[in-house]
Amino acid sequence: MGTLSLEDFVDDQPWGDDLPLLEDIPSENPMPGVRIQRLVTRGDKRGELTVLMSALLEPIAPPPHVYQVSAEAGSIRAWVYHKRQFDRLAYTNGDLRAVLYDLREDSPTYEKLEILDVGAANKILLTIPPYVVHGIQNRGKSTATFINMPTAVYDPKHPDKSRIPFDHPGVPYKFE
Ligand SMILES: Cc1cn([C@H]2C[C@H](O)[C@@H](COP(=O)(O)OP(=O)(O)O[C@H]3O[C@H](C)C(=O)[C@H](O)[C@H]3O)O2)c(=O)[nH]c1=O
Repeated sequence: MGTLSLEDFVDDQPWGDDLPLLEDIPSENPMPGVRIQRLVTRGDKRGELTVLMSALLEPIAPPPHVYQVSAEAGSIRAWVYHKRQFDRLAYTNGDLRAVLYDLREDSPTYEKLEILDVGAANKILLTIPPYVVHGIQNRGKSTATFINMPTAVYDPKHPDKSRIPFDHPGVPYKFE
């Protein structure tokens, strides 16, 4: 048996292409503070790799609390908003619909909706600022997952999340 030394290892090989890690997607009538960025997946015969967030391109608020949510087929998680934190949601699989409703009275998009179909066919990182109401439905036939990397920890003593039921008549969007 030969001996192995740390010198036997070779340097890593970065991707040799010019594809951006994350690319801003313009919206027709953008809600201030909402950001939609395309996630780029690269693969080889072993599988795939998708960068979900990176400070390589620009400074970012570090994510102090990162969690994965699974959504059963047909399930709905809505409506919620945050008073302090920004959500940063990465959608890479499944067939999900994210719906945003702007309830900030001083916003140019006050009472406007933004509907985004996201998941395997549209991999995105979605940033949602405080006071923008949001919800998600898994429209696919199997369980989907997504990752949230909010700008604050979930503090069980003071959760920064306010809710109404998904079928509340005050929101002009009906999940089916
Ligand atoms: C993240 C977290 C949650 N919880 C509790 C709070 C709830 O009672 C329960 C489920 O929380 P969750 O945040 O998963 O549930 P939703 O309110 O449906 O929110 C989810 O769907 C909407 C649309 C999103 O935008 C959120 O990012 C996403 O998390 O776990 C904890 O106790 N600790 C934690 O760290």
